[in-house]
Amino acid sequence: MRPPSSVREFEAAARARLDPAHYDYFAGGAGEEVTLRANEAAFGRLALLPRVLGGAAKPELGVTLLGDRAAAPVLVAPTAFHRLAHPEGEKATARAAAAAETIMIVSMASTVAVGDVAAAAPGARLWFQLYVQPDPAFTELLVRRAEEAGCGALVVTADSPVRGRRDRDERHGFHDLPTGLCCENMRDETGRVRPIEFSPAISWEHVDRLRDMTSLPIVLKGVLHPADARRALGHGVSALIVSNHGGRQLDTVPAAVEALPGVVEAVAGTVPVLLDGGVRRGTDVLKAMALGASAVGVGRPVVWGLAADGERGVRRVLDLLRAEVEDALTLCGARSVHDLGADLVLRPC
Ligand SMILES: Cc1cc2nc3c(=O)[nH]c(=O)nc-3n(C[C@H](O)[C@H](O)[C@H](O)COP(=O)(O)O)c2cc1C
Ligand SMILES: O=C(O)C(=O)c1ccccc1
Repeated sequence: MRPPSSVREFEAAARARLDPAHYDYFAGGAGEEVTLRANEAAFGRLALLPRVLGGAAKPELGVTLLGDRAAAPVLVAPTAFHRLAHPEGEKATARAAAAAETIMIVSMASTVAVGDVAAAAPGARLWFQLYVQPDPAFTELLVRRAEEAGCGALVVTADSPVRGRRDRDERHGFHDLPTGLCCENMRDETGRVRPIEFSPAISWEHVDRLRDMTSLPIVLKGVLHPADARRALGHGVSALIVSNHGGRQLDTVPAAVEALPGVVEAVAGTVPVLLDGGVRRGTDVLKAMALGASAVGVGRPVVWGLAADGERGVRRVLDLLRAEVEDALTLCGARSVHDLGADLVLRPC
């Protein structure tokens, strides 16, 4: 059968293969799913205003983020539970990311331990995503595991003091991983798996404690308000990810790309600003970068690739997006992803 030729087709292929409860877990969002829909719709409302006669035979797509090189400005955003999508889970995803020469942010809720992900994918550039745990000693254990696995950054998720309320999961009664799967990073020293806990009182002090605990760069994920972006700069944060968690946490917050310009203006070039949420096409990547993002992350598109065809599916999703970015750059008369400015995007009034 012909392989899918767009992220959209990968989603259809994944849906056909997945248990409906698992598809809905991956696809769904919080509340009325207003923000979930807004993330994609907002990209659709932005028009590209291309330049002509300015392209290069081989446009430059590569970016360097916190010292890690990516061949294209499209990273793997952290998503939980990859073994629900494919038996090889995060190992397959990491191998595909390594082959595509991009960075994978491994979720703390991965179903393969981060050290085993690293061992399975030599050459992969991994960052580790952390939910601060109420037990500081366990948080520290997780940080050490990320360091030992060779991760290049610690991505601290700030938008989830509690879990978002997701009606699709309620409807299916989906609350736990099936027998045989677990969050492997959550084993304590005795090998027992702890549940992931949320930290409703997570604060800037937790970021300070992490800053003292590790020399890894800290990336703050889930920032939408310009004042928080500015504040993060005083807490030793090396990069920000503008994100609403793919519409899965607080519903009715703005689309990620709508929140981006305010954050970019607030940090004024002091640290890289990344974005995730609703990126499905190369043109979306260009729009985010024109508005000041240094790179973007893709969450669900990677899961769809994994569910549809394992490592090969993820590789194809990443390759498709890369090829789309390359064509869109050329069609916009740009020689490099570093040359894009806000004049490339017409914002609706
Ligand atoms: C199934 C699923 C699981 C996720 N798990 C995590 C997670 O463990 N940690 C985290 O910080 N973000 C998590 N996210 C949010 C993603 O990192 C990212 O913000 C979001 O998926 C981006 O939107 P997109 O799916 O439209 O690309 C998850 C998202 C999805 C869809
Ligand atoms: O589902 C999610 O979006 C998510 O972030 C998460 C958090 C904890 C455990 C598993 C997934």
